[in-house]
Amino acid sequence: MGEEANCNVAMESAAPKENGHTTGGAAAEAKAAAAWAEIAVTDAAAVPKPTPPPAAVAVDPRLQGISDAIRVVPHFPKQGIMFNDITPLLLRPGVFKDAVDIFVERYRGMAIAAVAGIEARGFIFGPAIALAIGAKFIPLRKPKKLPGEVISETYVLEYGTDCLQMHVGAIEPGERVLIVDDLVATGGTLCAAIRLLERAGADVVECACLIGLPKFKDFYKLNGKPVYVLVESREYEK
Ligand SMILES: O=P(O)(O)OC[C@H]1O[C@H](OP(=O)(O)OP(=O)(O)O)[C@H](O)[C@@H]1O
Ligand SMILES: Nc1ncnc2[nH]cnc12
Repeated sequence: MGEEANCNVAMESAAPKENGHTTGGAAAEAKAAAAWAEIAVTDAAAVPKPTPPPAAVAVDPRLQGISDAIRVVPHFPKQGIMFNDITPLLLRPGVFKDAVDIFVERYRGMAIAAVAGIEARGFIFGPAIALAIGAKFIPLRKPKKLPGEVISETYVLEYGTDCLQMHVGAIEPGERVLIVDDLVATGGTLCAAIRLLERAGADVVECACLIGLPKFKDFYKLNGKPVYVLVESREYEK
């Protein structure tokens, strides 16, 4: 599997920032269209500029509730990081369900054999999506958690470095896989997950995250795989 690639980010549209997160909702109509971003990331030495959005697309009213339920905590876990906390969303079952449902609506019927969730927060959303679309769930874990034979990938985070591991044999060559996490910042974690799965022969269809940090989107390094994001993060405390 490959080198990390620079990428081209092509969002479906820009969206309004009412409470900080970029979301849909009724107010979206005036300013922008899509509450979610489908971000196509290409391998690229010669990366074209992002293409302008096509015509406005329909806005999903559930996205405003999802955005509202995410808390931004300044300077956690260290100075300068605006931490996007999904735990308030988890306390609201209707909103939690909305988030899962949106992903399920997108991925149902796409012949996805496996959902790979990234530890830890990908474990919150991944299994629910997997069960709903009839796929198996594969945990991609931090080091020294899995008891069997593993393959590993290291990566760089917004605030440190880390490593992901997967059990050998969890995926069959050629199986279509969706990767799920709560948030994409630099894309380093997703990139490591893609590399890990592709080394095992998986066909990675897409990465799905609740939240995207817009300040990084021009720098995603995701080996040509698309990332589907429900809301963009705000950069200030609500
Ligand atoms: O796009 P990136 O820059 O790679 O960052 C995104 C990753 O960072 C967070 O996890 P974290 O590593 O903090 O681990 P945790 O879920 O175990 O807290 C988040 O849940 C993503 O997995
Ligand atoms: N700003 C952020 N909030 C929550 N999780 C993160 N992972 C990387 N950056 C993050």
